[in-house]
Amino acid sequence: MSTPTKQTPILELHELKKSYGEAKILDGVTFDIRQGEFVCVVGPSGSGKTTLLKCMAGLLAPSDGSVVFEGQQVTEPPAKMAVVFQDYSRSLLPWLSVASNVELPLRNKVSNKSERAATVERVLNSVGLAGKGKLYPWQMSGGMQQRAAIARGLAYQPDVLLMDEPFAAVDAQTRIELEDLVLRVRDEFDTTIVFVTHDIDEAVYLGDRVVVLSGAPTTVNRDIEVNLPTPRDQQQTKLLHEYAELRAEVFGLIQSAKSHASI
Ligand SMILES: Nc1ncnc2c1ncn2[C@@H]1O[C@H](COP(=O)(O)OP(=O)(O)OP(=O)(O)O)[C@@H](O)[C@H]1O
Repeated sequence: MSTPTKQTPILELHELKKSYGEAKILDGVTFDIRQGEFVCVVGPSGSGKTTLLKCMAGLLAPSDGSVVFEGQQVTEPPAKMAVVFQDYSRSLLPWLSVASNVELPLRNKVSNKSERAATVERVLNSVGLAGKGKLYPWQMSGGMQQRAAIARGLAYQPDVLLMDEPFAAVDAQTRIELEDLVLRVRDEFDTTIVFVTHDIDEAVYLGDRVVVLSGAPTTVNRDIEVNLPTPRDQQQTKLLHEYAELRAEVFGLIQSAKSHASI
């Protein structure tokens, strides 16, 4: 078997379609995600970004087309994929400490307790929650809870981390910190990330690529390579002329998609 390279698609969407009753939402979405890429997905409200992510995660069956992950068609949530949702308050179990929340998905996977504890400690350190494992979610700020949810996803050691508007519910300063955190953990864990957002600045700042969806019935409107220098920097990157151009391009595409959407 050949060794996967950075060019190997890890996730492939082929003509993905999804309708809810009569409402056609996804209407043939096709794109690949390569190993190690950070791909942001943007589109007008209601274009089916969450629907698309749920289909990728095996949480929702497409009406037609397919999702292929590491060469296998996705028909249920794959073990090597993790999902982080926007609503951290519902994704962590309030009766468990943060360390126990992070450890939970490992219980069936790693039988050795001290190995599990070491993984929990490592991921909590990586997301800036060193020493906070004994706290309960309700004793933490929103930003800290979302860090814990990210740590839980990482503890799984996923090959792909899917994130659905993960920072939409936190304040602007925390959002900036979490954006840089997610770039850092992507490098540290060498994880492929698919990041759904409605925020154009966030998509261009974070992404190696930005996939812009049309309005429903939805297809891929444009697939844009982001060749901004790395590591990204919240101030320097956003001052670049190329950043402003990309931002304007994505903004224009979304505005025009909004005006053509039929739903
Ligand atoms: N389970 C469902 N049953 C029926 N309709 C649904 C269901 N889930 C989503 N929809 C509809 O499908 C469309 C796409 O929803 P989805 O949440 O995927 O879009 P989105 O692009 O993520 O939206 P937003 O940007 O507002 O978060 C919307 O019109 C929504 O009302």
